[in-house]
Order: sequence, then structure tokens, then C-alpha cells
Amino acid sequence: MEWRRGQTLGHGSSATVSLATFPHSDDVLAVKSSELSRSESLQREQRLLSSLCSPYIVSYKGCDITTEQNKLFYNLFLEYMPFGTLLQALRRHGGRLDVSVVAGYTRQILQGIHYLHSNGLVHCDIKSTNILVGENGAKVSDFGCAKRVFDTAAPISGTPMFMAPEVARGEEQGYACDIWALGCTVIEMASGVSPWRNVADPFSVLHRIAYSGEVPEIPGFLSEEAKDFLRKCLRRNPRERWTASQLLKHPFVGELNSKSQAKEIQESNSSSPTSILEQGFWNSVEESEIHGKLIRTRSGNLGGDDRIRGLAEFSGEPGWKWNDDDGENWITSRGNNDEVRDAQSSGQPPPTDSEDSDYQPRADHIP
Ligand SMILES: Nc1ncnc2c1ncn2[C@@H]1O[C@H](COP(=O)(O)OP(=O)(O)OP(=O)(O)O)[C@@H](O)[C@H]1O
Repeated sequence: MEWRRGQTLGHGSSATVSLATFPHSDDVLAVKSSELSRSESLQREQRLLSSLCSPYIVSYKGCDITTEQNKLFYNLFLEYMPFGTLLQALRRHGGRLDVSVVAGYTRQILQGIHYLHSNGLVHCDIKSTNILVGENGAKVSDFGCAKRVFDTAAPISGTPMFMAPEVARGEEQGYACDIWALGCTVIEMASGVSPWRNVADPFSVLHRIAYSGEVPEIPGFLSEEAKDFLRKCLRRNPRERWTASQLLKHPFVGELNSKSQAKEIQESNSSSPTSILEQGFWNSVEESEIHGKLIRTRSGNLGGDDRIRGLAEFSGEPGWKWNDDDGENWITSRGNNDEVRDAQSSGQPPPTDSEDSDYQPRADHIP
């Protein structure tokens, strides 16, 4: 099927995401692209996403390969989420969301996590920039770090600020790490600040998470229900952390609340621009995120501080920025320096439809 690349919606470490429009229909999709030679991670994401089907997971819509500016690009088509990331939703609402909206989003993210866990998958990188918002609320996206729970050979990956203690120590990365990261995301949604404050660099945050015995500070203004929910998510021992199915029955996100929460979410989004013509607005919001987002770390078999220092140093490659005021100043780091540089350069956007001269889409798999 013929399609055209439209405006850029966002940049990740491994790919650029643009709008995809279709000449003979009003359909609009998001297309996540990277150079074919560097698309291993995107193709892995495609294999995983194409096996999933849930209203709480951003839907897979197909894939293809195009030639643009004499380069081959691998393209993964996704359901378009018009309100962008949860972090952007947060910024639009002045940095924090009403508790009832937080509860509604939390329930939806939890349903996405529950679906993944029921299918033997761990997301490994739950955080506000990997949750996308549409007309009906939040969906889980970005499966670049996801893995089968029994895949013990898979490297540790994720974003240090959201890493669970057992992950920071390099012991295990099972279902419970997504629950810890959900707790961190809820704190971010409710308070507008990073889950860990006063940390100078990635080594400090990883060390603190791994060995301090502390948990992120639970905002005092939250209701008792919300605080209790967070305490169940943020237990340092992964065996004591509640599971997604237990948490779905917690009163903070309970079924009884879900109708009013859905209404709150719709109202909260109704003041936001939805038209794709207003993408300039989104792009300007996105700009503030481009300088970096997450650290994605892959650890070797070092122990204790050496291993943590290794993780932190991977995160310190060119482009790394740490800014405690904005926990979103992260870059992705994978494996070794070459891979880091490759990942950064593959993030270069392919040309948009107005820029490319030899644009030849070849949509083999678009439905
Ligand atoms: N389906 C979508 N609809 C709308 N915008 C999207 C969609 N998918 C991604 N985006 C935008 O593109 C950005 C980058 O996407 P994504 O996080 O999937 O890329 P990535 O390369 O995997 O990033 P990361 O560095 O987190 O691994 C998102 O933060 C979001 O702003």
C-alpha cells in the first residue's frame, strides 16, 4: 500500500517516529523508522508487537522497507496516539495531574502490564515517556527493552531512575521490575518530579537504588489509598511486591472507580489539540525532550560497585547529560561505544514527504 511520511512526532535513541498518511484514505498511523542496517532492535520490536493484541498496548499495524535519500529504511507502523507521551500530558497540565486522572491512567497502564505478564513478557522500561495517550487514555508502548521472562540470557536493560533494586544490583529482571517502575511513574504523574531527588549522576542513582535500602519518597499530599498502592509497588524485595493482578483489585485503581476515571481522562484531554494539523504544537513540546530521554543500560557480569560503575559509564557516552531537575535528561546506551554512536546516528530522521526526492515506499506488510 502506498503511504507518505509526514511530520516527525518524536525521536528515540534507536528510531525516528513520523506520521504516515495514505493518499486514498483518511487513515493516519505513526511510523517508527531506522536505517535498515541498524534496525535489529526495531525488527525485534516488530516481532514482539505483532504477537500482541490489547486495548492497553499501542497496536501494531504492519511493517515495510523504503528507499529514501538512497538509503534503506525499516519502518514499523503503529496506531497513532494523538496526545503524545504521558510526560507531554503532564507538562500540558502544568507538571502534575489530578489524582483521579493519575488513578485512571495507572489502571490502564496496569492493565497493559497485566496483559504482558499474562503472556510471559516483561516490558523492562515502563516510564512516562513510554506511555502514549490517545482519545481513550493511556497505552503502553516502546518494546525495545522487552523480553520473555524466562530469557535469562537477555541483558539487563531499562532506565536507571526507574530501575528496581534487584535490577540495579544485576540479580534479576522479572515481572516485579515493571511494578516498581509503575510506582515510580505514578509518583512522576502525581508530583511532576523524578522518583529519586538529589542524585548527582547515574552512578549515584544506581548505587542508591541498589544498596541504600531506601524507596522513592511517596508524596505526602496523596490520599491514603494512593499511598498504600505505591507502598505495594515499591517494596524493595521483589517477592513482596504486589503483582499486576493483585494491584488491579486495589481500591486506588479499583473497578468501582474506573467509570469516573475514564470520564476524568477524557475531560483532561478535551482541552488539548487533537488534529494532526496541530502537530507543530506537539513538535515544540517534543523538542524539549530531544536532548535525551533515557539511559538504557546493558550490564556485563561485574559485581557490586564495578557493575554499577559500568552501567553508569555506558550512560556517560557522548551526548550523555544528567540534570537532576529534569529526570528525563537521559540517553540510550547499548553495549559498547560503537553501538551507542550507531544508535545515535540511526536516530537521524528519514526525510519527510516534502524533503525526499527519490522516495519509494514499498509497503509489503501494511494491511
Ligand atoms: N504511536 C505513536 N503515536 C504518536 N507518537 C509516537 C508514537 N510512537 C512514538 N511516538 C513519539 O516518538 C517518540 C519516540 O518513540 P519511541 O520511544 O518508541 O522510540 P525509541 O527509539 O524506542 O525510543 P527510546 O529512546 O525510548 O528507546 C515518543 O517519545 C513519542 O513522542
